[in-house]
Amino acid sequence: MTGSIKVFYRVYPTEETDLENVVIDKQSNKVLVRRLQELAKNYTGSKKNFWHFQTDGVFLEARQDHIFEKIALDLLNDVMQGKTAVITAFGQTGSGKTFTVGGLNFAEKDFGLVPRIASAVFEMKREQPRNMKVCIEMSYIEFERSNAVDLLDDHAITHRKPFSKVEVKNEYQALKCIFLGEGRKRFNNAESGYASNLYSTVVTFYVTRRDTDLTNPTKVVSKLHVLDLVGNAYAKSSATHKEAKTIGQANVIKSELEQFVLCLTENMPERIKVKQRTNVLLHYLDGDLSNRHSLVFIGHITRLRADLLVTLSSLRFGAIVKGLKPKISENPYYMNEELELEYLKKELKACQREKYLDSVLLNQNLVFGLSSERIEHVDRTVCDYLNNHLDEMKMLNVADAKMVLERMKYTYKSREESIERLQAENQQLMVKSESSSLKIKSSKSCTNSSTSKNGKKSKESMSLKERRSSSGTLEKKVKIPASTEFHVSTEVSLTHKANKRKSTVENATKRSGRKRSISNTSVDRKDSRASIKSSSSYNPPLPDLVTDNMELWKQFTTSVSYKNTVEEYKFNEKELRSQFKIYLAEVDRLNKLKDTLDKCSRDLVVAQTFRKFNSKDELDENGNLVISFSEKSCQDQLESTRAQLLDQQEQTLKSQEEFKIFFDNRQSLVKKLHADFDAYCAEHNNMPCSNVALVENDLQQLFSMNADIDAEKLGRTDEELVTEVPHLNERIKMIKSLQELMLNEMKRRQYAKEKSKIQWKNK
Ligand SMILES: Nc1ncnc2c1ncn2[C@@H]1O[C@H](COP(=O)(O)OP(=O)(O)OP(=O)(O)O)[C@@H](O)[C@H]1O
Repeated sequence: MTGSIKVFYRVYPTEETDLENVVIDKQSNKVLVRRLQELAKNYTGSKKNFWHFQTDGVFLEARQDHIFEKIALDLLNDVMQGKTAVITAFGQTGSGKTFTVGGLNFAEKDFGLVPRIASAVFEMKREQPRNMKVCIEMSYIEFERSNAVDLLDDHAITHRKPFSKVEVKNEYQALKCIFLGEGRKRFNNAESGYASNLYSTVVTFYVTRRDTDLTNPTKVVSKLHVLDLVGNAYAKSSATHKEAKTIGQANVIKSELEQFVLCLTENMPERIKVKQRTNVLLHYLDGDLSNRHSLVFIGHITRLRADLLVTLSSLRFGAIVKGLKPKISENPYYMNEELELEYLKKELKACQREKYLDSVLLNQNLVFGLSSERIEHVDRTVCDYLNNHLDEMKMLNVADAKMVLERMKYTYKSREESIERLQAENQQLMVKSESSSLKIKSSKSCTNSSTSKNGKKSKESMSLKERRSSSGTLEKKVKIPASTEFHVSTEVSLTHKANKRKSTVENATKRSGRKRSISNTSVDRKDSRASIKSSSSYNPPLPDLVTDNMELWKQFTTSVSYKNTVEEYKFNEKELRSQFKIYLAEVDRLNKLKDTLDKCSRDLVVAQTFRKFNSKDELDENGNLVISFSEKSCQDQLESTRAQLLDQQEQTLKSQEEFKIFFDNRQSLVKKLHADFDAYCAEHNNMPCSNVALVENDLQQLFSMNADIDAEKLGRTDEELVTEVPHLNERIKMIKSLQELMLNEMKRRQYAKEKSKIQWKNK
């Protein structure tokens, strides 16, 4: 139906039998109308000639659901995909336009297009892909020739613009809007027994689709207008439900619409603009009533002889519309600014978090907050290590790495300094001895001494170098650039860490009851170094490669290796988060203990000061100072807090280490995905062109999606779920209550109108 223009006709059911003047050819979708001249009293000819009108379908005694399926269903599907459409019911007064569009006075099976659309739109919304957020809004406006009345606004202020839009979250809310609006419409209290509309009305469904896929943050707004044009007729026809004045106005509107369509047919943009300015309905529809969109016209005709002239007029209007050539329209895509903003906010948050994690992991305060005893202990360990008394792996706790490296540097430097000092002294001695010996000899001995000096130096250096090489690549470790500082700390006690990681991951796997291959999750040291290299030498793809990448990325995400890694990543992320929480709790406890320690020290000082000021120092038999009870208890308290603090420090370092293991694991999994994707690109594109953003965005999205699912499961806060429309009996009750609402609204309006009339008369 996209970009199409269709004209259908619905024939009013009648019991009369004299119907040969309007013939319906269902096979060829034609309506034939007898030439009026031949029906004149003075016509003497015997021939029966007919006007032929080609249509896109004629509904004769058709059911409401059939009309909805034939006309609105495909159109609505298009609207949900971002296309705009207009359905217009036109025809003479009393021919069934409001019945086709609304039918709200009847049982649900006889509901017309609008309530059916309201139900279907939410069904379609539910079927949308997860990344597509769809928002439905509605408006219901009544149009006089130069004014508009907002029927969803209780005060119904007459104005031109802006027209209010009401967001509807479910079918019930949408139906409520429709019934309320219907109750507020102005109608003629015709004796014929039905409410004949005085003005044209338009129900508009606004569909806003926001793609929450961060790689494609677009927003599309489409509209579906359903117009119920005021019934036109000639005053002398059988349609006598309205006053001549109202009928006259209706005819003017119909002829304006006709002229507008003619302007569209002849493509006269200036005239189109003028028409839109002078007619508020056309102004409201703006560019939507144009051949760029899907337009469906439903003409309502009768077959009665008395209505023949109006029927002919309606058919002619349809013929004009059919002359309008459809244009294919592009979907108007806008950048989803809200989503973009949300995305940037997320990015910012992620950066802040990363920064925070960095600072936590480097943990300057914790390391430098260590006691002097601990620093001494570390120094001793470093000396033992440098003297080959201690194995590297046993030497230290991973978390102390930075501290140890600092101390190591310091010790190393001081040793080198002392060596240099010794060498300088040696040199001085040599110079002295040289000056006392023969010149020739001295030059020789000088050479020898320098050789021996160099020899000594090299020996010294060698011994250090040997030690270094025998106990690990210290030099390398110290020289690792600042950007990989975090990895430096993790590399020092590698085997220990790898073992620990294995066991932690194993434990974690056992805890969650999931089987997982540990070899995959444990990070190989070499791999991790290699991946650091590869990530540092990573060049982002050129912009024109991104489209290719996107395609490849889509294919890649369905591959087995990707899915396995993502599963692993998810699991690791879960563990990482819980471990991070634990770590934060430990840090919190540590800080509290530090505060307590400070407090204990202050208490002790106060107790000691108090003793000193209030009594002279007393000594016991052994000559020891007798301290007060409060002082004693403060001291005990201080000691025990100190012990607790030390334990807590250990505990915090342990949890930090565990957290780092999962953190490392995450990095390596992301790198693994990059590498896999690189390989995939190389295989399918003959060149490695991985897009880091694709990998990261995808993982990020994975987690935001999970969060949504969780929220749904836990909270079920979505209004749509809460106010879901009930079924069967409940549904009948709901419809009845809505119909009551509509009738009450009608009565209320009628009463207000009568009252204002009386007031005006009394004035
Ligand atoms: N196809 C139909 N089947 C049964 N009843 C119908 C049908 N079409 C119209 N009617 C009935 O005819 C009456 C007039 O219909 P409706 O109000 O829809 O006409 P209308 O074209 O909207 O008139 P107006 O322009 O005066 O508002 C209503 O009582 C309606 O229920």
